[in-house]
Amino acid sequence: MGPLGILSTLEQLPAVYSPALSHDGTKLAYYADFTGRMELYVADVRSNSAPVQITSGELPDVVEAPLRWMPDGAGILIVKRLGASPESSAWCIDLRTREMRQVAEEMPAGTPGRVSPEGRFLIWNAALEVYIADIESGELCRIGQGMAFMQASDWSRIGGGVYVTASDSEPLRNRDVYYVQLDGCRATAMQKVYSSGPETMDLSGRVSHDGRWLAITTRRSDRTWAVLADLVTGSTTTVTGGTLDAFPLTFSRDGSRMLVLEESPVTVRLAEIALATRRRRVIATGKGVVYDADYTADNDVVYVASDPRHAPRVMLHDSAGHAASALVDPTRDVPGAFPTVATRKARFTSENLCIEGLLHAPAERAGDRRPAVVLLHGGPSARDRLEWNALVQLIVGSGFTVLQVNYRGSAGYGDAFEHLNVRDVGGGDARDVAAAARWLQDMPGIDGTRLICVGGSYGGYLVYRQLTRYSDLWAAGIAWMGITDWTSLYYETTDAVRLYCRALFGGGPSELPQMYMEASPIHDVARLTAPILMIHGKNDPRVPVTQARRFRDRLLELGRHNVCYVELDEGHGLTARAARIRMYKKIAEFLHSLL
Ligand SMILES: CSCC[C@H](NC=O)C(=O)N[C@@H](C)C(=O)O
Repeated sequence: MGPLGILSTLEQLPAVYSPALSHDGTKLAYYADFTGRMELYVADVRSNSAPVQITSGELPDVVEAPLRWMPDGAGILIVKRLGASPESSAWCIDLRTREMRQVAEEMPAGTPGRVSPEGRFLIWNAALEVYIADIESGELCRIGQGMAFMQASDWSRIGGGVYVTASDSEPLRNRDVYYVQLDGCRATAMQKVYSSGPETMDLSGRVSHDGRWLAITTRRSDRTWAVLADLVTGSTTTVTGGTLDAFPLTFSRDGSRMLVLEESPVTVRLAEIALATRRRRVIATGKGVVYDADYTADNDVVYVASDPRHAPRVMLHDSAGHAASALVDPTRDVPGAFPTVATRKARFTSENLCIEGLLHAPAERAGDRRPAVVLLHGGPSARDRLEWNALVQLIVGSGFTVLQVNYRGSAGYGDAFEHLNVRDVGGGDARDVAAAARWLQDMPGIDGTRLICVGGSYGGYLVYRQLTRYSDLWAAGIAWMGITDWTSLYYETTDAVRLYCRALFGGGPSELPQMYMEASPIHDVARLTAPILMIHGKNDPRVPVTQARRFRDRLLELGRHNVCYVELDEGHGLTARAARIRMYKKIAEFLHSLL
């Protein structure tokens, strides 16, 4: 199938968001746009019967926050954004009558947490602030003023308070777990529950159904562990070991077992730990990425996973039969197929570093020398993993080999690797991308004269960097939401990204003007001669559209006619399906023009 076929398949591929089991583990709720609109669905997990559509057009088109079950299973809390404002309102849908009742309004930008066991209060996690909303009166109380509260994770089953992650130091490097006692939605007292030491990350998680255990994620000595706090005795124990980073998720209903995610740099798998013996069992979820999991009423496991060939699916793992079946599979009813992407890990050397990537190849044709795309993630501390990527499908389906590169600065390879880009923005990381291009040039079956550099956000920045500083390597480039000028970005972006820039550069542009200038492709724009497709969101608060407009204007002043420029009615992420498809179409057309 060519790019047009893949585009139409992508256009029809339903999106499924925020699957969540009811508190008693019998029902699965999720958002999906099977009908072309985003609606809420509920399915019975035991019978695996057809899901019931609960809403009919009442939801916003773009889901901005996960849904939450009311503890009695009679209702579901959903969040709506108020127009263009960052504020939200929370609504409860009665599953029997389908009535929607507003339960809280004018909540600051944030994410809903769990509803309290008796169904009266809702945790609301905003940036560095935690609120408790009274669902009956609509009152909203901020808890923990004077400290940076990162998030509240769950409710005590015994004391009526919440467990939170908080930081008592700047710049938030040390995080500990606290218990906050509540009277209604107001905090009355607070005590530290767990700290593994100074400058460590201890993050509060779920409470077991019987209220005895609290799951804690601890990051220290470059590793992530699952810790179990006994809320009755106050003791804590580390329950994971081995070589993989482990993230505790949730407890079985009888409190005897716990699910953990085990991460390698490019995969995430699911394991179960017997709490009494600490015996660990890996649940066969396939080679890909598991995002979330929970126990059903029958102690089977529902999990969400994807791999390069399958978009995220909700799967049911039958613990007795050790077999998995799909509860929700967006690809199941989509006519046509995606190209069979043969994916393998790739490793190459850049200076003294071993850089890992993922190589996706189209079907081979004898005597064929294929063009290739180097596809770059953002962050910069994100990473590419063995998971579903619609763009990879599109580009491979267009006849290109794709190499994703976890350049220095990517997460998953240890703290030292992740910080190698500090005070070296566009330095070593850009050399890693150039090394990736040279590695591809030496590969049999690749046409080294037709390499295209593609990426978004920080990945878009690296595209601009490559086309200006390593122009001999590239036949073309595609950048979306990319940074072209770090100095103006610093003054025009959000507070959070400004802080991030300070950490990345080691200060602001007034202290380090040369470093900010050196890192900015706008000052090298004259070196760019290859065809380029620039895409940017008009409403991007993180990397404002002026970054793209100024760069395009300079290219046009220089008489470059091979600039294709597109603005989307979007922010930093591509949340609306229509915008995503429009971007994919532009990319497919551009790539086709290079063949
Ligand atoms: C310093 S790059 C700013 C944009 C970036 N997005 C994509 O790469 C970003 O928001 N990065 C950080 C702050 C993040 O991903 O959280």
